[in-house]
Amino acid sequence: MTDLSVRALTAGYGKAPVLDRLDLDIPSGRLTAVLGPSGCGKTTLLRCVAGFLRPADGTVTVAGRIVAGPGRHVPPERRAVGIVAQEGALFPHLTVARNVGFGLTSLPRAERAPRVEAMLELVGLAGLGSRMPHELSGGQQQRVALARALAPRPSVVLLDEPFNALDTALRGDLRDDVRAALAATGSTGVLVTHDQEEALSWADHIAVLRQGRVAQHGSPQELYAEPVDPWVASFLGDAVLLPGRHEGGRVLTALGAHPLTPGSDSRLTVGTAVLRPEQLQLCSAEAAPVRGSVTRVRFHGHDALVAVALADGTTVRVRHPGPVSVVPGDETGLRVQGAAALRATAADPPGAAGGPTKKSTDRPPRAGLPTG
Ligand SMILES: Nc1ncnc2c1ncn2[C@@H]1O[C@H](COP(=O)(O)OP(=O)(O)OP(=O)(O)O)[C@@H](O)[C@H]1O
Repeated sequence: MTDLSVRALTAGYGKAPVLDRLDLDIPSGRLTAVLGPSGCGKTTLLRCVAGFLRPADGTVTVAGRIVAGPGRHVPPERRAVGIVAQEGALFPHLTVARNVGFGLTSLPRAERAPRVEAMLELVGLAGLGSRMPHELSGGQQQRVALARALAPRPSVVLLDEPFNALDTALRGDLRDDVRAALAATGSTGVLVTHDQEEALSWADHIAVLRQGRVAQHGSPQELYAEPVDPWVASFLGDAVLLPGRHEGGRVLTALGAHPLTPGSDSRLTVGTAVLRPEQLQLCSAEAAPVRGSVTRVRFHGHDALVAVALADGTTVRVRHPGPVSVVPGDETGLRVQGAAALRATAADPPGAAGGPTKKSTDRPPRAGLPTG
C-alpha cells in the first residue's frame, strides 16, 4: 500500500524542468529517505507534494486522492500532508502549545488542548506548552515542529533536512526520537536529505534521485549491496570500482575472482565490478593472492581507510577496523570477501556523472581511487 504516489511528475522554475517525468511510490507507514546530490530536485519534489509548487505535468496522489494533476491543484492545507522544515519555521509570536494546535481548527475546541498535550508528550516536551519558541533549544524547536506536523493526523509527513542545523550528538538522538514518534503514530514519513549515512541508518526505504529522476529505490541494504550502476554505488557509501569480466558465474577483477551478487545481470560479460572497502582485507604479502603498495592511511577512530596501489596501477581502498600498522610505502597483501556486483560501465545518462551539473556536488564514479 502507498500513501504517496507520484507519476510522470515534471516541474521546475524556468524552461528546463528540474523534475523530469519522475515516478515514485512511498510505502505506507514506513520511513522513506529521498536522497540525492545538491540540486537534483529533492526540495522541488517536496514542494510539489506539499502544494507550494504547481507541476507542469504529471500527478501527485496522497492517500488515494489526486492532489495535483492536469487541471487540479488542492491547496497545501487540504492535502493531509504535514511538513517539518529545515529550521522548524515556528511562529515566533505564538506559544509552543498554540504552534502545535495551529492546524487543529477542524477539531472540536474541547479536543484541541488534550491533542496538543498528547503531541508534546510524544515528542518529549510535556509541560512546555506555555514557552515561546525563542525559549527553546534548536533541537526542542524541531520537536515542536514535528508535534505541529503530526497533530492533525496527516497521511504523510515531509521532513526537509530537519536535522541539518543541529550538532552531531543532538542529531543522533533527535533522529531516533523522530523515528519513534512517526512509528508510534503509524505515520508515513518522507525525509529529504543529501546525507548518505542519515538515509542508510534512518530509513526503511531509500529513493536515490539523480537529475530529476529516481535512479534507484529500495531498502538501504538492497541499495548498498546491489546498486543499479556505478554512480549509485559511489553515491551511497564508499565503493571500489574495477573493470570486471563475467566468467562462469564469477567476476574477474584485478583483485581476483569473486562470486556474482544475485542481482547482477548474468548476460553482461564485461562491465564495472562493485565492491565495498570493508570487503577488502589487508594480510601478509607472502601468502596473499594479490599484492600492492600502501599509498595512504587515514585513521578515523573506529576504522582506518588504507589506499593500496596494485601492480596494474589501479588504487583500491580498504576499510580496516580500528588502528592499522601499515604505513605508506609498505608492501601488503589483499584478500576479498563476499560477492561483487557487475554493472554496465556506461549506465549513466549523459552528463549524470562527472558531466556538467547545475551544482557541482555529484560525485563521479571512480574506477579504483586516486593516490595521494
Ligand atoms: N525558486 C527557484 N527559482 C529558480 N530556480 C530554483 C528555485 N529553487 C530551486 N531552483 C533550482 O532548481 C534546481 C533544483 O533545486 P532543489 O532545491 O530542488 O534541489 P535539492 O536537491 O533540494 O538541492 P539541495 O540539496 O541543495 O537543497 C537547482 O538547480 C536550483 O538552483
